[in-house]
Parts: sequence; structure tokens; C-alpha cells
Amino acid sequence: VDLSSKIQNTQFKNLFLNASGIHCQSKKELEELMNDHYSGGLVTKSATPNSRFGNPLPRYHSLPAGSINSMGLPNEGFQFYLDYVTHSNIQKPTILSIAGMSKEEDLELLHQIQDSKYQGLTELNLSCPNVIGKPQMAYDFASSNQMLKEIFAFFKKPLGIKLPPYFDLVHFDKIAKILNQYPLSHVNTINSIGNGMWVDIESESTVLKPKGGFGGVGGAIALPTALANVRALRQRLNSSINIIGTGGVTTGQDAFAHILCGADMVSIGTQLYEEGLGAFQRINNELIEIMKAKGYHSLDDFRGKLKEQ
Ligand SMILES: CC(C)(C)CCc1c(C(=O)O)[nH]c(=O)[nH]c1=O
Repeated sequence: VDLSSKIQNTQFKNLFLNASGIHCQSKKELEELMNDHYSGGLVTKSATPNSRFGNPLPRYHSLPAGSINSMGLPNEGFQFYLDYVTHSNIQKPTILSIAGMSKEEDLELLHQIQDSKYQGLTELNLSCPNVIGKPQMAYDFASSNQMLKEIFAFFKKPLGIKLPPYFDLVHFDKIAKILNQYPLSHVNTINSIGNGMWVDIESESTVLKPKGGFGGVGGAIALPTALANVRALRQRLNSSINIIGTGGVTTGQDAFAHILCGADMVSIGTQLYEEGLGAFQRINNELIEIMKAKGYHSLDDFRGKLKEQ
């Protein structure tokens, strides 16, 4: 059974990645990921120009079927991650994730990557904030289009986009129409489901401190939304744009479902945080068992071949 996959011209020995933000902020975490046998690649925490502590705690909370977070982009700063993916002893392909706090910051970071020696993949987190009074960039179609136009005027290295979930078929049409105009290496869908709320009954309080308790929801509870976004975008995006399926993967079955919907690679976030690196080996093995039972030898045997009733 062959679990290898690729994004554009980058080959991965297996299809699993950490979701950006999980187990990828510090050098220790990155080294553990780099040396982990059961993940084919490594994604960095979304980097901002300067290092950030992020939001006040508590800013992450486990839920019965997932997680809620309002981390606030804690990271070591862009130069740290650029150095890591450029200089460390690379054992597997890397995806350098960036999230400026404005379009100008995003452009500045991308100029630095374009001018650097880095030859790996880059991923722009489109959940980054927009100008005050406007929704996050990915929910502002005109601004997203304008930003991508300005980026591709100078950025010539492989670039993917991390998207939040959409919940309206017209929105799938709109974002795909925009993305199809650009030579993207990939789309990574989904980011956490924005602005969820969780309440502690005993204390009658929110469980998160930042943002009045509103936070992004991930984990098993996000799987139906993640599968819908992978399927809808696979149906609409040019075949040249690969898809990283992220959201709700806790078992080999979930990974199998993402691939059936069209995912080229699969990220694990909440489950990786809760279970640790062992999640990669377990989910690898579970997926292999499913493929063996069905007589599949490679991911291409079933990728995107979701049947309809
Ligand atoms: C939500 C932002 C802070 C704008 C981006 C960083 C981010 C965070 C975060 O650092 O709070 N959490 C997520 O689940 N997804 C993200 O993309």
C-alpha cells in the first residue's frame, strides 16, 4: 500500500501533515515533526513579521468532540521559521505558513520569501484580519481577489492558500472562480470554524478569555464541514490546484473520507494536539487497513471518486 502524494512538483512520502498551529511553533516541536516517521511533511505555525506571545490564557479548550481556540497567532516570528525551513536538516518537504496582520504585512513577508533561498512550499493564511469593519480576508471576495492579483505580480514560488470554511454553495462558486485565476500550488481547506462559543455550566462562564469567549472550532465536530469544503472545492477548482484536506480527522476512516472527497493530502490538528505524535502512526495504520480491505494500492485508486446516492 502506497500512501505517497504530491503538491504540484513536491513529492511527499505519505499524505499526512500537521495542521498549521499544532505542534509546530517552537524549534523542539518542529524538530520532532521533522523526525517523525509517519508524517510526510511539515507545516509551520503561521508566522507574523515579529514574534508574538498571542492572546491571554485560557485560549484553548478541549470540547467533548473537538476543540475551541483563540490563540491570537503566538509564534516565534517570520525570520525564525524562514531560517528553520531554509537551514535545518530537511528530512521532508515543508510548508511555510504566513499570516500578516494586514495585506501590506502579507506582501512584505512574501517579498522576503521570494528574495530568499527557500525552495519549499508557502501557504498564505487567508483567515488573516482585513481592515476594521470588514470580515476576514477570505470572506471578502473582492479584497481576496485584489490581494492575489498583487501577490502573483511578483511571487513566483509555489504558493497555496489556507481557507476558512464556507457554508453557502454560492460562496463556493465565488471563491473558486477567484482562485482559478491564479497559479496556486494548492488550497488547504478548512481552517477552524470561526467564532464558536463554549460555556462552562458550573461557573456560568465562557471557557476562553480572549474575544469574549468566541473562538475557532476544530476536531471531530468539524468533519462534516471539512468534507463539504474539500468536495465542493474539488468539484470547482482547476485540476492543477491540489487540495490539502484539514478538519475533523481523528481516524483512518476520516482520512479515507477526505481523500474520497478529493484531498491530495490530509492534515491532523486537534487530534494531534490531544493524542500527540502517535496519532500519525495510528491513523496511518488505520488508513492502510481500510485500503487493504478494499483492495486499493494507492491513493489514486479512490481519490475524488466519491459516489452519490
Ligand atoms: C485567527 C487568526 C489569529 C487571524 C489566524 C491564526 C489562527 C488561529 C490563532 O492563532 O488564533 N487559530 C486558528 O484556529 N486558526 C488560525 O488561522
